[in-house]
Amino acid sequence: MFIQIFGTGGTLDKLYHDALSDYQIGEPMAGELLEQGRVSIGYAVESLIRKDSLELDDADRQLIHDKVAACPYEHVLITHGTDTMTVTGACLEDIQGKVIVLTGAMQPARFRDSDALFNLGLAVGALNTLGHGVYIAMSGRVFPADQVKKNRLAGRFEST
Ligand SMILES: NC(=O)C[C@H](N)C(=O)O
Repeated sequence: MFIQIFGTGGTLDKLYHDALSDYQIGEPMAGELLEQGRVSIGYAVESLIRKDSLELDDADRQLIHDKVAACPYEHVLITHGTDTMTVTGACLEDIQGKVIVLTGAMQPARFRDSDALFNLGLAVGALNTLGHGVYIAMSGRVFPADQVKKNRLAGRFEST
């Protein structure tokens, strides 16, 4: 098994600058997290976009779609902002023959109490076990991408 990871930004990759609580989206953290998790799976990380997912537009989603569709690997992990993860998931539903898992984090991976490492582990577990399709791995659960919504108030993902 080999996992192609595409970084698209979101809070998982955010870097905060103290004084103004201003942020930038840094390089994808996924590789560092997988090293921390001591995985024995081969993987490659490619940064496609570095945006908060609220700022992703149709062209960004087309790029994500085309990169996933053209990827030679069966297993694809997308790190993505949580606010519009389901919108991007819906754009990928037509891609056949792949296990595609999207995950992200409510807190930046660079924060000590971040959920990023846990969520990434969940996503890798999902990639190991699921059949072809598009999934969202968040809140300790793996959802078909078209059967989940973010509950912003509660800060978690729930079945629709
Ligand atoms: N936790 C997050 O990732 C929220 C962020 N606004 C995003 O969707 O990119």
